[in-house]
Amino acid sequence: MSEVKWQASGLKVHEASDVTESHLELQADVVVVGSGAGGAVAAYELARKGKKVIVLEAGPYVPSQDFTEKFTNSLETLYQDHGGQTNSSGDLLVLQGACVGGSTVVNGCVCFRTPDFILEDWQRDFGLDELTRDELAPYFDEVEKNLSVHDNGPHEIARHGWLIRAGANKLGWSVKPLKRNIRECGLTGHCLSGCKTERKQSMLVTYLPWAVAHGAKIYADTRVERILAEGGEATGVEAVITRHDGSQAATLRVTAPRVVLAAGAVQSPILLLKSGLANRSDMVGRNFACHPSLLVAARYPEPVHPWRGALLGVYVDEFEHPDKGGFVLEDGGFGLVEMSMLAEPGSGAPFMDYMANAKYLAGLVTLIHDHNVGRIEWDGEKKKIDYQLSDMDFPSMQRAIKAAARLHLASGATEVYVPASDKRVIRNEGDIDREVGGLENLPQHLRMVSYHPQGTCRMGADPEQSVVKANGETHDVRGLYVADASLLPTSIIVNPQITVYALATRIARHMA
Ligand SMILES: Cc1cc2nc3c(=O)[nH]c(=O)nc-3n(C[C@H](O)[C@H](O)[C@H](O)COP(=O)(O)OP(=O)(O)OC[C@H]3O[C@@H](n4cnc5c(N)ncnc54)[C@H](O)[C@@H]3O)c2cc1C
Repeated sequence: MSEVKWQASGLKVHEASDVTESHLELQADVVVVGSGAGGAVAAYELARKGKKVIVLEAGPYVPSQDFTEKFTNSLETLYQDHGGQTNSSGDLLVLQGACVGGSTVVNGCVCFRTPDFILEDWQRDFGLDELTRDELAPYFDEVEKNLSVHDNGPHEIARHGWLIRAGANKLGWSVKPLKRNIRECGLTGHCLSGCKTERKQSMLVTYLPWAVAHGAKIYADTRVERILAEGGEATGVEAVITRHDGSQAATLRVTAPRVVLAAGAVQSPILLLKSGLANRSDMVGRNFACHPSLLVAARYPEPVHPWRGALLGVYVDEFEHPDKGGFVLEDGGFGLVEMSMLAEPGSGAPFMDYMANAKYLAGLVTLIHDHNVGRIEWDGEKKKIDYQLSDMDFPSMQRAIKAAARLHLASGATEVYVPASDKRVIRNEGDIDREVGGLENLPQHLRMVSYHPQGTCRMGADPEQSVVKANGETHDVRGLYVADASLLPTSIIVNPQITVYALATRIARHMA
């Protein structure tokens, strides 16, 4: 086998430290706001068609060789609000990347196409007749090829994955290897801290360098504050460039007849609200969904070493369709920091015992098909993520926890920890209904994380009920497009990056 040497490649990016003037004026055919999944793909697709593209990214440029593989450091440097972004009641951590490459730099590499039944809902309920399986298939094919998406091979399934697979087989539940966008995975399990060896095919090492090769310019440390429009047409953006010590380096204005908003499902609606644009429907910021997920950890009799091997190996899709439960379970590795943040084994002595026996733990991540009940608001100074798990969704959360507990027990676990604020440990089948059935849908009761905010600039045919048309252009402002996870009219149950890449490709092709 040939020896492959991996070396961090570097990217040409304008940073605050390069700025010498206090105000910059730039011109482009297209200005792209945000350099994550949607922004990077749109930038590349438009640049390769000869458009002059400028990408503005609020976060810093962190080259891969500076990734530390320490989750606490990564939260500080690569994540929105240094990893502290929560809903207003503080029981949902909303994780998003905030760096060049956006959330794709820190994501878990799991890849799913949008399920067919979700596309059918979108056609039926939102008039998105164009977004059929056949229409989207070529876009999915293309992004999957570009990003080396493949089924995990046996070596990419860590010990926790094999345990879970065996348990699912015992229960007769459908279990499959996850697909991931990674080349020759180093099996370090540090995906959420950024991939130091650039094997993860994030935007940082794929579409962004490809866009730059076609002439796109990327500005890091550059937060867009306002989108500009005149006479119903987009005309550009205003931004502020900020040094890493927090001081302002410069203001920036980009004049462009096309604006692609791809700042993610929290920031994109905030920018529209701040700019007073595209909100005739009053839908901007509404319909926030987020796949609130739980880490259900369990203790096994033999060491599992959940931090060893690839982060995510297999998943159970037995209950994916809403008629069967509306949730999926993904086997997930985790390090000590994630373990202490996401699971809830109690405090004091039980917590010390849990952490002291960390090598015996394995985790299951639950994802549910939540309703779009949340709202992003801007009060003139700060954002508010108004989201509570709804009573409509609580039963599917309970079903997901019960299934995770059953699966852990079938896989050989001796104790399953319910991530609730009162200590709940399941030791046998008989405990499941009592412990999970006894949960209440109260603020602060469950320790939830969202990796997948969505839905706040909803796509749809009806301008009274949606913000954006199926081609990505806002109903109200010509030349103003949205190309990120805020487009998704409903939550999609599964991890959304491939959906965002495919939609952004389609939108950019229509624009070009
Ligand atoms: C920890 C984690 C794990 C995940 N794991 C998976 C996974 O395994 N599989 C999967 O499919 N999905 C996963 N996701 C989700 C996936 O990465 C996102 O759904 C996807 O990246 C969303 O794309 P986006 O373009 O909407 O936003 P992002 O990729 O988040 O990009 C938005 C960018 O816009 C920038 N921005 C924000 N405001 C401004 C502004 N005002 N001006 C300029 N720039 C701005 C942000 O800094 C950010 O870089 C994960 C996410 C996280 C956080």
